Amino acid sequence: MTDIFWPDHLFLVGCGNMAGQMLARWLDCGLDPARVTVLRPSGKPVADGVRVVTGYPVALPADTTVLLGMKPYQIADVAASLAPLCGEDTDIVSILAGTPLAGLRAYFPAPRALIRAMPNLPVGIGQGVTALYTDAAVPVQAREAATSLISPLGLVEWIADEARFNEITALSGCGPAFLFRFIDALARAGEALGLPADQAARMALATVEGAASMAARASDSPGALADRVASPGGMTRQGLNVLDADDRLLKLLTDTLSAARDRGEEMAREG
Ligand SMILES: NC(=O)c1ccc[n+]([C@@H]2O[C@H](COP(=O)([O-])OP(=O)(O)OC[C@H]3O[C@@H](n4cnc5c(N)ncnc54)[C@H](OP(=O)(O)O)[C@@H]3O)[C@@H](O)[C@H]2O)c1
Ligand code: PRO
Repeated sequence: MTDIFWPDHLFLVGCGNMAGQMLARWLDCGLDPARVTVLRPSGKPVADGVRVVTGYPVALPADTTVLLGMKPYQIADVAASLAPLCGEDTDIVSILAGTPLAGLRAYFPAPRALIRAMPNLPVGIGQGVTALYTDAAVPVQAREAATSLISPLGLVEWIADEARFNEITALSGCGPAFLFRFIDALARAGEALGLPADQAARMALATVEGAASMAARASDSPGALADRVASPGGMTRQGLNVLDADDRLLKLLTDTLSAARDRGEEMAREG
Protein backbone atom coordinates (compact mmCIF):
# COMPACT_ATOMS: atom_id res chain seq x y z
CA MET A 1 0.00 0.00 0.00
CA THR A 2 1.31 3.47 -0.85
CA ASP A 3 1.71 6.03 1.94
CA ILE A 4 -1.59 7.44 3.15
CA PHE A 5 -1.95 11.19 3.49
CA TRP A 6 -3.82 11.41 6.82
CA PRO A 7 -5.78 14.59 7.58
CA ASP A 8 -4.38 16.75 10.39
CA HIS A 9 -7.68 16.25 12.15
CA LEU A 10 -10.71 14.10 11.32
CA PHE A 11 -14.12 15.07 12.68
CA LEU A 12 -16.82 12.44 12.18
CA VAL A 13 -20.42 13.57 12.45
CA GLY A 14 -22.10 10.25 13.15
CA CYS A 15 -20.26 6.97 13.47
CA GLY A 16 -22.76 4.19 12.93
CA ASN A 17 -22.73 1.19 10.58
CA MET A 18 -20.94 2.92 7.70
CA ALA A 19 -18.71 5.65 9.12
CA GLY A 20 -17.80 3.23 11.91
CA GLN A 21 -16.45 0.74 9.35
CA MET A 22 -14.47 3.47 7.59
CA LEU A 23 -12.93 4.63 10.85
CA ALA A 24 -12.13 1.08 11.94
CA ARG A 25 -10.20 0.49 8.73
CA TRP A 26 -8.34 3.82 8.98
CA LEU A 27 -7.29 3.01 12.53
CA ASP A 28 -6.17 -0.48 11.42
CA CYS A 29 -4.08 1.20 8.70
CA GLY A 30 -2.27 3.51 11.12
CA LEU A 31 -4.43 6.61 11.62
CA ASP A 32 -3.48 8.11 14.96
CA PRO A 33 -6.65 8.01 17.12
CA ALA A 34 -5.55 11.28 18.77
CA ARG A 35 -6.31 13.00 15.45
CA VAL A 36 -9.93 11.85 15.49
CA THR A 37 -13.05 13.32 17.11
CA VAL A 38 -16.42 11.60 16.76
CA LEU A 39 -19.72 13.35 17.39
CA ARG A 40 -22.54 10.94 18.15
CA PRO A 41 -25.62 11.68 20.27
CA SER A 42 -25.34 8.39 22.20
CA GLY A 43 -21.78 9.22 23.28
CA LYS A 44 -20.92 5.50 22.87
CA PRO A 45 -17.16 4.86 22.82
CA VAL A 46 -15.68 4.14 19.40
CA ALA A 47 -12.10 2.96 19.80
CA ASP A 48 -9.17 3.42 22.18
CA GLY A 49 -7.83 6.97 22.00
CA VAL A 50 -10.66 8.37 19.86
CA ARG A 51 -12.43 11.31 21.49
CA VAL A 52 -16.22 11.02 21.43
CA VAL A 53 -18.41 14.08 21.98
CA THR A 54 -22.18 14.55 22.10
CA GLY A 55 -22.18 18.23 21.13
CA TYR A 56 -20.26 20.50 18.78
CA PRO A 57 -16.96 22.04 19.91
CA VAL A 58 -16.56 25.84 19.88
CA ALA A 59 -14.10 25.52 16.99
CA LEU A 60 -12.55 22.88 14.74
CA PRO A 61 -8.75 22.53 14.60
CA ALA A 62 -7.10 24.05 11.52
CA ASP A 63 -7.23 21.87 8.39
CA THR A 64 -9.91 19.55 9.69
CA THR A 65 -11.50 16.99 7.41
CA VAL A 66 -15.15 16.46 8.32
CA LEU A 67 -16.87 13.19 7.46
CA LEU A 68 -20.67 13.57 7.34
CA GLY A 69 -21.83 10.12 8.45
CA MET A 70 -25.28 10.70 9.91
CA LYS A 71 -28.59 10.06 8.10
CA PRO A 72 -29.33 12.22 5.03
CA TYR A 73 -32.49 13.76 6.51
CA GLN A 74 -30.44 15.21 9.39
CA ILE A 75 -28.38 17.48 7.13
CA ALA A 76 -30.25 20.72 7.87
CA ASP A 77 -29.98 20.29 11.65
CA VAL A 78 -26.34 19.25 11.46
CA ALA A 79 -25.43 22.13 9.12
CA ALA A 80 -27.05 24.68 11.44
CA SER A 81 -24.45 23.81 14.10
CA LEU A 82 -21.55 22.67 11.94
CA ALA A 83 -21.40 25.21 9.10
CA PRO A 84 -20.37 28.12 11.37
CA LEU A 85 -17.34 26.02 12.46
CA CYS A 86 -16.19 25.34 8.89
CA GLY A 87 -13.73 27.68 7.20
CA GLU A 88 -11.92 27.66 3.90
CA ASP A 89 -9.37 25.24 5.39
CA THR A 90 -12.07 22.64 6.14
CA ASP A 91 -12.57 19.70 3.79
CA ILE A 92 -15.94 17.96 3.90
CA VAL A 93 -16.52 14.41 2.73
CA SER A 94 -20.18 13.38 2.68
CA ILE A 95 -21.38 9.79 2.57
CA LEU A 96 -25.05 10.83 2.66
CA ALA A 97 -27.05 8.90 0.07
CA GLY A 98 -29.20 10.95 -2.30
CA THR A 99 -27.69 14.28 -1.23
CA PRO A 100 -26.28 16.19 -4.22
CA LEU A 101 -23.20 18.38 -4.06
CA ALA A 102 -25.17 21.58 -4.81
CA GLY A 103 -27.37 20.90 -1.78
CA LEU A 104 -24.30 20.35 0.40
CA ARG A 105 -22.72 23.53 -0.98
CA ALA A 106 -25.83 25.49 0.01
CA TYR A 107 -25.42 24.26 3.59
CA PHE A 108 -21.62 24.65 3.65
CA PRO A 109 -20.56 27.68 1.59
CA ALA A 110 -17.11 28.22 3.15
CA PRO A 111 -15.09 24.99 2.74
CA ARG A 112 -12.67 24.82 -0.18
CA ALA A 113 -13.42 21.16 -0.71
CA LEU A 114 -16.73 19.33 -0.68
CA ILE A 115 -16.58 15.73 -1.83
CA ARG A 116 -19.34 13.17 -2.19
CA ALA A 117 -18.34 9.64 -1.33
CA MET A 118 -20.38 6.47 -1.58
CA PRO A 119 -18.66 3.65 0.27
CA ASN A 120 -20.01 0.18 1.00
CA LEU A 121 -19.77 -1.91 4.13
CA PRO A 122 -16.76 -4.10 3.24
CA VAL A 123 -14.57 -0.98 3.56
CA GLY A 124 -14.09 -2.17 7.14
CA ILE A 125 -11.93 -5.04 5.87
CA GLY A 126 -10.30 -2.99 3.12
CA GLN A 127 -12.38 -4.70 0.44
CA GLY A 128 -15.01 -2.04 -0.08
CA VAL A 129 -15.90 0.05 -3.09
CA THR A 130 -16.10 3.83 -2.76
CA ALA A 131 -17.31 6.15 -5.48
CA LEU A 132 -16.12 9.76 -5.25
CA TYR A 133 -17.43 12.85 -6.94
CA THR A 134 -16.66 16.53 -6.78
CA ASP A 135 -16.86 19.53 -9.08
CA ALA A 136 -14.28 21.64 -10.90
CA ALA A 137 -14.26 24.25 -8.11
CA VAL A 138 -12.47 21.83 -5.81
CA PRO A 139 -8.65 22.02 -5.98
CA VAL A 140 -6.74 19.03 -7.30
CA GLN A 141 -4.85 18.71 -3.98
CA ALA A 142 -8.16 18.13 -2.20
CA ARG A 143 -9.07 15.40 -4.71
CA GLU A 144 -5.70 13.78 -4.16
CA ALA A 145 -6.12 13.98 -0.39
CA ALA A 146 -9.53 12.31 -0.70
CA THR A 147 -8.14 9.57 -2.94
CA SER A 148 -5.36 8.93 -0.44
CA LEU A 149 -7.72 8.79 2.53
CA ILE A 150 -10.20 6.47 0.80
CA SER A 151 -7.68 4.15 -0.88
CA PRO A 152 -7.06 1.91 2.19
CA LEU A 153 -10.77 1.11 2.15
CA GLY A 154 -10.61 -0.82 -1.15
CA LEU A 155 -11.46 0.12 -4.73
CA VAL A 156 -11.79 3.87 -5.35
CA GLU A 157 -13.70 5.08 -8.42
CA TRP A 158 -14.03 8.77 -9.29
CA ILE A 159 -17.33 9.47 -11.04
CA ALA A 160 -17.24 12.04 -13.83
CA ASP A 161 -20.95 12.82 -13.87
CA GLU A 162 -22.91 13.38 -10.66
CA ALA A 163 -26.08 12.33 -12.49
CA ARG A 164 -24.71 8.77 -12.24
CA PHE A 165 -24.30 8.89 -8.47
CA ASN A 166 -27.61 7.26 -7.53
CA GLU A 167 -26.97 4.47 -10.06
CA ILE A 168 -23.52 3.91 -8.55
CA THR A 169 -25.08 3.90 -5.09
CA ALA A 170 -27.63 1.30 -6.20
CA LEU A 171 -24.87 -0.95 -7.56
CA SER A 172 -22.04 -0.77 -5.05
CA GLY A 173 -23.42 1.13 -2.04
CA CYS A 174 -26.51 -1.05 -1.73
CA GLY A 175 -24.90 -4.04 -3.48
CA PRO A 176 -23.65 -5.83 -0.34
CA ALA A 177 -27.27 -6.08 0.89
CA PHE A 178 -28.34 -7.67 -2.38
CA LEU A 179 -25.48 -10.15 -2.19
CA PHE A 180 -26.20 -10.98 1.44
CA ARG A 181 -29.76 -11.75 0.31
CA PHE A 182 -28.41 -13.92 -2.51
CA ILE A 183 -26.24 -15.93 -0.10
CA ASP A 184 -29.23 -16.45 2.15
CA ALA A 185 -31.46 -17.45 -0.78
CA LEU A 186 -28.84 -19.91 -2.08
CA ALA A 187 -28.73 -21.55 1.33
CA ARG A 188 -32.50 -21.63 1.71
CA ALA A 189 -32.88 -23.10 -1.77
CA GLY A 190 -30.45 -25.86 -0.75
CA GLU A 191 -32.50 -26.41 2.36
CA ALA A 192 -35.70 -26.57 0.29
CA LEU A 193 -34.08 -29.35 -1.71
CA GLY A 194 -33.45 -31.30 1.51
CA LEU A 195 -30.04 -30.22 2.85
CA PRO A 196 -29.59 -29.55 6.58
CA ALA A 197 -30.04 -25.78 7.15
CA ASP A 198 -26.70 -25.16 8.91
CA GLN A 199 -24.73 -27.12 6.33
CA ALA A 200 -26.49 -25.33 3.43
CA ALA A 201 -25.70 -21.95 5.05
CA ARG A 202 -21.98 -22.78 5.46
CA MET A 203 -21.69 -24.14 1.93
CA ALA A 204 -23.58 -21.23 0.31
CA LEU A 205 -21.36 -18.67 2.01
CA ALA A 206 -18.11 -20.50 1.18
CA THR A 207 -19.24 -20.99 -2.44
CA VAL A 208 -19.93 -17.26 -2.88
CA GLU A 209 -16.67 -16.32 -1.15
CA GLY A 210 -14.61 -18.71 -3.29
CA ALA A 211 -16.35 -17.77 -6.54
CA ALA A 212 -15.96 -14.01 -5.88
CA SER A 213 -12.26 -14.41 -4.98
CA MET A 214 -11.68 -16.50 -8.09
CA ALA A 215 -13.51 -14.00 -10.32
CA ALA A 216 -11.44 -11.17 -8.82
CA ARG A 217 -8.19 -12.97 -9.72
CA ALA A 218 -9.23 -14.44 -13.08
CA SER A 219 -8.40 -12.99 -16.47
CA ASP A 220 -11.67 -14.46 -17.79
CA SER A 221 -14.94 -12.57 -17.35
CA PRO A 222 -17.51 -13.88 -14.86
CA GLY A 223 -19.62 -14.94 -17.87
CA ALA A 224 -16.75 -17.05 -19.24
CA LEU A 225 -16.13 -18.51 -15.77
CA ALA A 226 -19.79 -19.57 -15.59
CA ASP A 227 -19.32 -21.48 -18.83
CA ARG A 228 -16.28 -23.21 -17.31
CA VAL A 229 -18.47 -24.58 -14.52
CA ALA A 230 -21.12 -25.76 -16.93
CA SER A 231 -20.19 -29.07 -18.55
CA PRO A 232 -22.00 -29.47 -21.89
CA GLY A 233 -25.24 -31.33 -21.27
CA GLY A 234 -24.54 -31.35 -17.53
CA MET A 235 -26.22 -30.16 -14.35
CA THR A 236 -25.00 -26.53 -14.24
CA ARG A 237 -26.33 -25.77 -17.73
CA GLN A 238 -29.78 -26.87 -16.65
CA GLY A 239 -29.56 -24.51 -13.68
CA LEU A 240 -28.21 -21.61 -15.77
CA ASN A 241 -31.07 -22.14 -18.23
CA VAL A 242 -33.46 -21.26 -15.41
CA LEU A 243 -31.55 -18.07 -14.48
CA ASP A 244 -31.10 -17.09 -18.12
CA ALA A 245 -34.62 -17.79 -19.43
CA ASP A 246 -36.08 -14.48 -20.64
CA ASP A 247 -33.09 -12.80 -18.91
CA ARG A 248 -34.79 -13.60 -15.62
CA LEU A 249 -31.86 -12.84 -13.32
CA LEU A 250 -30.80 -9.78 -15.33
CA LYS A 251 -34.33 -8.37 -15.22
CA LEU A 252 -34.62 -9.03 -11.50
CA LEU A 253 -31.36 -7.20 -10.79
CA THR A 254 -32.21 -4.35 -13.16
CA ASP A 255 -35.51 -3.89 -11.33
CA THR A 256 -33.68 -4.07 -8.00
CA LEU A 257 -31.10 -1.42 -8.91
CA SER A 258 -33.78 0.77 -10.54
CA ALA A 259 -35.86 0.78 -7.35
CA ALA A 260 -32.82 1.74 -5.26
CA ARG A 261 -31.78 4.41 -7.78
CA ASP A 262 -35.29 5.87 -7.86
CA ARG A 263 -35.34 6.16 -4.07
CA GLY A 264 -32.07 8.13 -4.23
CA GLU A 265 -33.63 10.53 -6.72
CA GLU A 266 -36.69 10.87 -4.50
CA MET A 267 -34.45 11.61 -1.49
CA ALA A 268 -32.65 14.30 -3.50
CA ARG A 269 -36.02 15.91 -4.37
CA GLU A 270 -37.11 15.76 -0.73
CA GLY A 271 -33.90 17.62 0.17
N1 LIG B 1 -25.04 1.53 5.80
C1 LIG B 1 -24.49 1.54 4.58
O1 LIG B 1 -24.20 0.49 4.00
C2 LIG B 1 -24.18 2.85 3.90
C3 LIG B 1 -23.43 2.85 2.72
C4 LIG B 1 -23.11 4.07 2.12
C5 LIG B 1 -23.54 5.25 2.67
N2 LIG B 1 -24.31 5.22 3.79
C6 LIG B 1 -24.73 6.50 4.37
O2 LIG B 1 -24.15 6.57 5.65
C7 LIG B 1 -24.96 7.36 6.49
C8 LIG B 1 -25.17 6.65 7.81
O3 LIG B 1 -25.79 5.40 7.58
P1 LIG B 1 -25.59 4.24 8.63
O4 LIG B 1 -26.14 3.02 7.99
O5 LIG B 1 -24.19 4.23 9.15
O6 LIG B 1 -26.58 4.74 9.79
P2 LIG B 1 -26.48 4.48 11.37
O7 LIG B 1 -25.80 3.20 11.65
O8 LIG B 1 -27.86 4.68 11.90
O9 LIG B 1 -25.54 5.66 11.89
C9 LIG B 1 -26.00 6.97 12.02
C10 LIG B 1 -25.04 7.74 12.91
O10 LIG B 1 -25.52 9.07 13.00
C11 LIG B 1 -25.48 9.47 14.38
N3 LIG B 1 -26.48 10.50 14.59
C12 LIG B 1 -27.78 10.39 14.89
N4 LIG B 1 -28.36 11.61 15.01
C13 LIG B 1 -27.38 12.51 14.79
C14 LIG B 1 -27.32 13.92 14.80
N5 LIG B 1 -28.42 14.68 15.02
N6 LIG B 1 -26.16 14.52 14.55
C15 LIG B 1 -25.04 13.80 14.29
N7 LIG B 1 -25.02 12.44 14.28
C16 LIG B 1 -26.17 11.81 14.52
C17 LIG B 1 -25.77 8.19 15.14
O11 LIG B 1 -25.30 8.37 16.47
P3 LIG B 1 -25.27 7.20 17.56
O12 LIG B 1 -24.15 6.31 17.13
O13 LIG B 1 -25.01 7.91 18.81
O14 LIG B 1 -26.60 6.52 17.48
C18 LIG B 1 -24.96 7.20 14.34
O15 LIG B 1 -23.63 7.19 14.74
C19 LIG B 1 -26.25 7.64 5.73
O16 LIG B 1 -26.23 8.97 5.28
C20 LIG B 1 -26.22 6.68 4.57
O17 LIG B 1 -26.83 7.20 3.42
C21 LIG B 1 -24.62 4.06 4.43
N1 PRO C 1 -27.15 2.33 2.48
C1 PRO C 1 -27.73 3.62 2.16
C2 PRO C 1 -29.22 3.52 1.99
O1 PRO C 1 -29.76 2.44 2.13
C3 PRO C 1 -27.09 4.02 0.87
C4 PRO C 1 -26.33 2.86 0.35
C5 PRO C 1 -26.39 1.79 1.39
O2 PRO C 1 -29.85 4.52 1.70
